[in-house]
Amino acid sequence: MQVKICGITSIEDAVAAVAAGADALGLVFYSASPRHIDAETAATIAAAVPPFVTLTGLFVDAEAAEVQAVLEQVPLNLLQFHGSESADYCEQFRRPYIKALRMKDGLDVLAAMDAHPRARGFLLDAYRPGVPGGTGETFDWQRVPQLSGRPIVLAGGLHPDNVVQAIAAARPQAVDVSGGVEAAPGKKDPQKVAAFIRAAKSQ
Ligand SMILES: O=C(O)c1ccccc1NCC(=O)[C@H](O)[C@H](O)COP(=O)(O)O
Repeated sequence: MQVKICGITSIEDAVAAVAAGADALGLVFYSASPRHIDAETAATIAAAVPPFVTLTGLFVDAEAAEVQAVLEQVPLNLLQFHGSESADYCEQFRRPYIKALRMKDGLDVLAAMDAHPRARGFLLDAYRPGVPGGTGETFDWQRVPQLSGRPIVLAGGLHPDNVVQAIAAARPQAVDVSGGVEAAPGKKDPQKVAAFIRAAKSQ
């Protein structure tokens, strides 16, 4: 099982997550998030990340110029679009990207995936009106499609004590966590990070 630790805000947290076995790290460039970092900070974190760890930049309905400006400063491997971005918007940056889908009641997940034929995968997250992500809430894992043929990253309210059950129910390719491994908003707890990765990778 691959694990992405999202909302990394410091070199210390990045190094601890990588040492614990994280496959990917998420940097949040959404200014309303308590995990938001600027491009300068992101560049210093990026310099501390070893090769073969996927450095992911997360944006929510950002101006294209803002994404471009970050890309000029930070060597991101993957973009994560967490708002209502179209495929044309996501593809203009010519970088691999994943699209977050917030699992609102009634969402046609397969149709939402079809709208992004070139996305490398889909991060399925809980839906809370007015909050684009990092809610700490789960959704019904039975809603994760099993036959989409597209890579799925399960997110939303995961923590060390529910990730095994979540993987068994949703059978994703990867899991993503933010609040469930924090000591405080924007600060990871290295013990929780290690426990989460250990549990996820036991599956
Ligand atoms: O983490 C945030 O603050 C955030 C804010 C706005 C959009 C997305 C955000 N996080 C995206 C992630 O990939 C989170 O890991 C995902 O939403 C799950 O968060 P959590 O329920 O806290 O594990």
